[in-house]
Amino acid sequence: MRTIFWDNCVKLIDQTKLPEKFEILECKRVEELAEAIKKLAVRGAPALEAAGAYGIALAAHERDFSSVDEMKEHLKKSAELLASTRPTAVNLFVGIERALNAALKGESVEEIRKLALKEAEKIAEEDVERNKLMGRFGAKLIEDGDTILTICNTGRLATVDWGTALGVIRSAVEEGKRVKVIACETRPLNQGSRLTAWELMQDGIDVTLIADSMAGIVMQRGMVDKVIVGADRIVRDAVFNKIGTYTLAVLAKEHGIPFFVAAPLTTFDWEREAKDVEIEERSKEELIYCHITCKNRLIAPKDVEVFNPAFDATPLKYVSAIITERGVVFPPYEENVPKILKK
Ligand SMILES: CSC[C@H]1O[C@H](OP(=O)(O)O)[C@H](O)[C@@H]1O
Repeated sequence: MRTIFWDNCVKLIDQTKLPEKFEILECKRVEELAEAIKKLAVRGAPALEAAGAYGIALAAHERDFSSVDEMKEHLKKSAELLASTRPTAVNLFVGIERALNAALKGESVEEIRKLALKEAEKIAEEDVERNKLMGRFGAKLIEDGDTILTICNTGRLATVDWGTALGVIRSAVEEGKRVKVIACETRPLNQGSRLTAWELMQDGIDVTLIADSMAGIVMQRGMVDKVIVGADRIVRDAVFNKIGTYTLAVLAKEHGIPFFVAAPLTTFDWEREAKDVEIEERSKEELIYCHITCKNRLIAPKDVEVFNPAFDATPLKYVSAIITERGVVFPPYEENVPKILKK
């Protein structure tokens, strides 16, 4: 079930809807795709990598051009628009840049169109392959009978297919291991309750939904064997991931529970440190309503001040291992990450 694909326009599963009401959103113009990224109709760092690349292909196909120069100028402006949508997931910028650089090598309108689309489709294919590799490497860390705590959605709906952290869980189950999942609902947009719980139930994987505030008690009661999360950007001193991840990491450390991150190599931004990264802040409406889609159900005073960061930074000292498509990286990360990036 690909979350994003090309059909003479960019088509994507609109994740702002509940799964039973999923619709395919057709983006015929880059502005429409940019809006879809901003409102998380398409979301998840690896899916954003593909979305950024398909956005360049869309820019190349969405209109006629009087010259190659005019077309290349349009692609560069489209790349800026796509890059302005969400600041934290580095994968978005990787996808945009890769497709743009491929397209700019073209010498005719038709060739530029072909190069842009070919690179976007290559990125999408690579994502599926790397998620399966990550799954196999990560499954080795999971024991038969484990209960794994997750946050947000890191499955098929956050990638082109299969998933990263959920992909590791799927692979372990495929190997015959009995695995249960405790999924944090992931306020305020509920990627955990709306998407992860649904994905796992579709796969017949045992899942229990909890409120984010319950992560402490399930660890305290010994109900959690491991925590596996995704990532939006991994820098020299921290992992950026959905808000609430840092809380889970500190709790896991306190309870001696392994805390794993599953992410493709394109999530690494090893030249930077946490202080260099912008954490996306989102709208007040996401918190003052019971859910952004229920603007008739106020759960806070309309004029209340709101702080709504979409991600947080977990220092690497809390991370037991990082699962990638080239293998599992253990500390010391300053020594071992460059080795796996260079491989
Ligand atoms: C494999 S998805 C990675 C990452 O992206 C999600 O964020 P969002 O739903 O805001 O796009 C979440 O942080 C996942 O862990």
